[in-house]
Amino acid sequence: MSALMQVSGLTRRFGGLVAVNAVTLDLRVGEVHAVIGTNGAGKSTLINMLSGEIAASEGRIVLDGADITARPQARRALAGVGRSYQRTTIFPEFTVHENCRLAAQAATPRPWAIWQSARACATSGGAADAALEATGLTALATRTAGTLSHGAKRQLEVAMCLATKPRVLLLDEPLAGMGAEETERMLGLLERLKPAHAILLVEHDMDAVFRIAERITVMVNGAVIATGNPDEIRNDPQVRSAYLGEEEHA
Ligand SMILES: Nc1ncnc2c1ncn2[C@@H]1O[C@H](COP(=O)(O)OP(=O)(O)OP(=O)(O)O)[C@@H](O)[C@H]1O
Repeated sequence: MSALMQVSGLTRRFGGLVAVNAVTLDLRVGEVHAVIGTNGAGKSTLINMLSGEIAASEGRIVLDGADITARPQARRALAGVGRSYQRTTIFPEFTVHENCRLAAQAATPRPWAIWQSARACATSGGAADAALEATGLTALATRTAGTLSHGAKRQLEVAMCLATKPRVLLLDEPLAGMGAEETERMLGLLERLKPAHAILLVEHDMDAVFRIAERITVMVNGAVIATGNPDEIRNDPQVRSAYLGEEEHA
């Protein structure tokens, strides 16, 4: 199957610092492609370039055959690129369902169609329902988002991302701060989302990464030092010395 998103030679400089250095990778529907690396390796900068939050200094991002490198974030979102953040970005005073509905509305702004607001509301309400169903949050739909557990908040963030109907999911540390049970729930969710999405996962939880990812890209100082399936990465001598260090994942 051909890649839904193809990234080639993607580079970002901040002054004299090369935060991301000529990164090339593919995202395919049905696969979780994890990007791992030590703090400051350039993972968030890479996600920010893919989502359109920051511009690339060099390189190309192709989505479904179309070059989207120069497209602003809103147009990428419309084209099917969704992301979640490291920090919780929910509106704590709104309900779980309202958070999803707002995310859906923000993804399809129609400022000229004020008279269609009821219909737009029905459309975004439906997208919110579907996102809650997919993430297993339906039973919490009327809960005030701020009262959710940490794990449920992170699930809600993924639901908000899904409400925008993305084909590519860019997930920035979705397991951060989670306990064992919450981690299992999130991994179950990612497994369910896999068949219909191309997923890029930036994550520090190595056990989770090696369990869920079909492919893993390892970054050091902005550059890719290895890409492969979990077995290849586990056994790559360069990866073991540069990144996995003393940790054994055999
Ligand atoms: N806006 C910015 N201006 C200047 N330097 C930046 C900026 N954003 C990131 N950097 C630098 O780019 C490098 C890569 O940072 P980035 O946040 O992408 O790494 P990371 O792999 O996501 O790290 P972490 O795992 O800690 O989140 C770091 O040296 C960082 O200090």
